[in-house]
Amino acid sequence: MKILLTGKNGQVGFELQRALAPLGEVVAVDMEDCDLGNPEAIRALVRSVKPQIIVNPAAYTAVDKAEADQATAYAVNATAPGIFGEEAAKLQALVVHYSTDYVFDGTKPEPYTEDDEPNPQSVYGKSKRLGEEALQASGADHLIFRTSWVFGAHGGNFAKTMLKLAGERESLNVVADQWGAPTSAPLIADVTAQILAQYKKRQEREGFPFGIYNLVAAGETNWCEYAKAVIASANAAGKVLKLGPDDIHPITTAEYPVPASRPANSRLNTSKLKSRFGINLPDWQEGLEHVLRRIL
Ligand SMILES: NC(=O)C1=CN([C@@H]2O[C@H](COP(=O)(O)OP(=O)(O)OC[C@H]3O[C@@H](n4cnc5c(N)ncnc54)[C@H](OP(=O)(O)O)[C@@H]3O)[C@@H](O)[C@H]2O)C=CC1
Ligand SMILES: Cc1cn([C@H]2C[C@H](O)[C@@H](COP(=O)(O)OP(=O)(O)O[C@H]3O[C@@H](C)C(=O)[C@@H](O)[C@H]3O)O2)c(=O)[nH]c1=O
Ligand SMILES: [Mg+2]
Repeated sequence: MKILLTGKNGQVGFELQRALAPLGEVVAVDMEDCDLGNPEAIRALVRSVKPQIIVNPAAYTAVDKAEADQATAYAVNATAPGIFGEEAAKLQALVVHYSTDYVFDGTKPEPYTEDDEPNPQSVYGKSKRLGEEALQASGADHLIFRTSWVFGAHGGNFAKTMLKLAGERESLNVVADQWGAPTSAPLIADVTAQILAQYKKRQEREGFPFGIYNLVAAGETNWCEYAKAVIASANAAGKVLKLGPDDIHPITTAEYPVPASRPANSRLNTSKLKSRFGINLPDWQEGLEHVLRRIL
């Protein structure tokens, strides 16, 4: 089994290098090996590697920057997944791709299911939605995992931003009216590997439940409570910071103006993933403790 992995130095890509290794030969690439903004470079890469599986966690993930840098965001997030799909279809290869809670507008009162209609409100969200559609239209067998609020030891994320700011400031204001599930990169990588192990063992391709799946940790929180949890854990681990959890104050989205609009409800219902693949998803706090132990 030959696997082509993109974004090997990203949060999820880094963990996938470890998690996919037992499944077969992993050819891992980064931007220097192949710029995903260049469709011909993608085609050349896939044609030379000839993988049975393409795993594509690479993406343009700078949500606010994307509002001003639309062309790059659309090239990487919207066009590239379709090119991977076209090339995979020719090889009868599977494409595993990742998407986001930001494809939704966040107005639904309950957690979003895979059947809910996307309505992205940011350039990042729109580009990721177009990428889902391009892969779906490519004719390739595919799995799309929608996740949220990703954090890992390797790469940048909100938890690391909070630790950095807590070393510099005596108080912080963080939005408390956006709800979701922080999801660890190791969890995403491990679930991907478990599902690919099932794919490898499958008897007939017709029976495999390809398609789109929500993949997030169990539980829910808001950014402010999440920030408090990060700082409480850091304190418990003996890390010296300028502020404690009580110095993190809840604010509204309107009080924190940023270029890109974020959904108020980012919660994703994971029943489909659990029932189709028999997978258990731990609480977000479990992943946080594990990752913080590695960061601190
Ligand atoms: N981060 C999050 O909170 C969330 C992420 N997701 C999705 O999950 C997936 C994984 O995200 P995550 O691991 O956090 O992302 P990261 O931003 O950590 O990593 C993305 C990787 O993509 C690479 N990349 C960016 N542009 C290009 C390009 N033009 N050519 C080649 N490689 C490129 C980056 O390379 P370099 O480092 O050199 O820039 C980086 O290694 C993505 O699809 C993302 O949309 C979904 C929900 C939440
Ligand atoms: C740094 C900071 C952020 N915030 C707010 C801004 C925003 O509403 C929220 C999260 O901030 P960030 O900009 O770090 O998060 P953001 O980049 O929006 O994170 C998103 O990334 C993309 C890639 C995804 O796919 C999403 O699932 C989600 O993880 O916290 C504060 O309120 N105070 C602060 O000091
Ligand atoms: Mg960000």
